[in-house]
Amino acid sequence: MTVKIVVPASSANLGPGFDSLGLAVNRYLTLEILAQNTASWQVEHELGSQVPSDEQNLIVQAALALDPDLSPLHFKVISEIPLARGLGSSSAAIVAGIKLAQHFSAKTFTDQELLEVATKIEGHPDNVAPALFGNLTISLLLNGQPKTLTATFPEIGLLAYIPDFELATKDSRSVLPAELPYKAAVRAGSVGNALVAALLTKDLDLIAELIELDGYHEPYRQKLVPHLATLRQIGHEVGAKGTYLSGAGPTVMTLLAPAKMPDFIAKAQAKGLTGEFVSLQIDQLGARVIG
Ligand SMILES: Nc1ncnc2c1ncn2[C@@H]1O[C@H](COP(=O)(O)OP(=O)(O)OP(=O)(O)O)[C@@H](O)[C@H]1O
Ligand SMILES: N[C@@H](CCO)C(=O)O
Repeated sequence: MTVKIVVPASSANLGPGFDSLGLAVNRYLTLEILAQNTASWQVEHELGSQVPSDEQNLIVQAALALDPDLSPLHFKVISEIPLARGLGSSSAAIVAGIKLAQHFSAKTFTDQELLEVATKIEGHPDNVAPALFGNLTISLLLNGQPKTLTATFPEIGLLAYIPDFELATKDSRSVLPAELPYKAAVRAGSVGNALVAALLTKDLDLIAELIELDGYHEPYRQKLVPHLATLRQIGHEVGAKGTYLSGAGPTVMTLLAPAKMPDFIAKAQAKGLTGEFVSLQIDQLGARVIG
């Protein structure tokens, strides 16, 4: 039976959970093994010429980072996750490579080892953790060592607004300050702490308030994603439970009951927003091998 590896997209930050909180959502990167022990690494994909088709592909690089002794494989990649949109395309590729290596390696690896290698490549755990483990993840990076906890997310619809332009994470991170004033840092941290408590206690009204009070990154990125304020205002009008910048953007995620989505979308389109609206659900399994 053909071996397939399925990895969910991810939506990171959730506002004040910057570089820490992340959600796995139901759009997928699927890797299908076509041949083993080939003369060289071969990657078939339709992601454009900027994505390599040999051992330079990020999936292969991640696989070899976990097990440098892995024999070359020929595989196909089909991805529903747009690149440079804030839905964890690079993290899904990294996790796919690590799961590939885990499956074909003669060695065994713990989940923590998978998380460590993935985080080292990506630089932060908030996309790779949900891509690996599913659901809502709360992660931190201490002395280069990631730690993560997994929790279930409240029952609420997710509406992603995916603009038709790219925003690479490195560009989006380049506008962030090197440091924050002490009082601003304490405030931002307390908002983030309270948001985690609201998520774990499924307090949707408190989530709605806190998820929009980030002090770490959204105020500085706002100029790159002016549609964030527009969508946030529409969310207030229709009774959404919060709107936040998905990862480094430009995608914006709104917590919204599915019945309210058509009205939300109509209002957004009336404001001239021309991107794609996608209703998403939480992926509760994370990366998995099929077959
Ligand atoms: N599905 C993929 N397969 C192989 N390489 C990928 C894939 N997705 C991303 N990459 C590699 O990772 C690099 C960064 O990708 P991308 O810009 O999508 O990620 P990002 O901006 O870090 O995050 P996000 O996708 O969440 O916005 C790309 O230049 C590409 O080389
Ligand atoms: N926490 C990261 C997520 C990147 O997907 C950022 O906001 O830059």
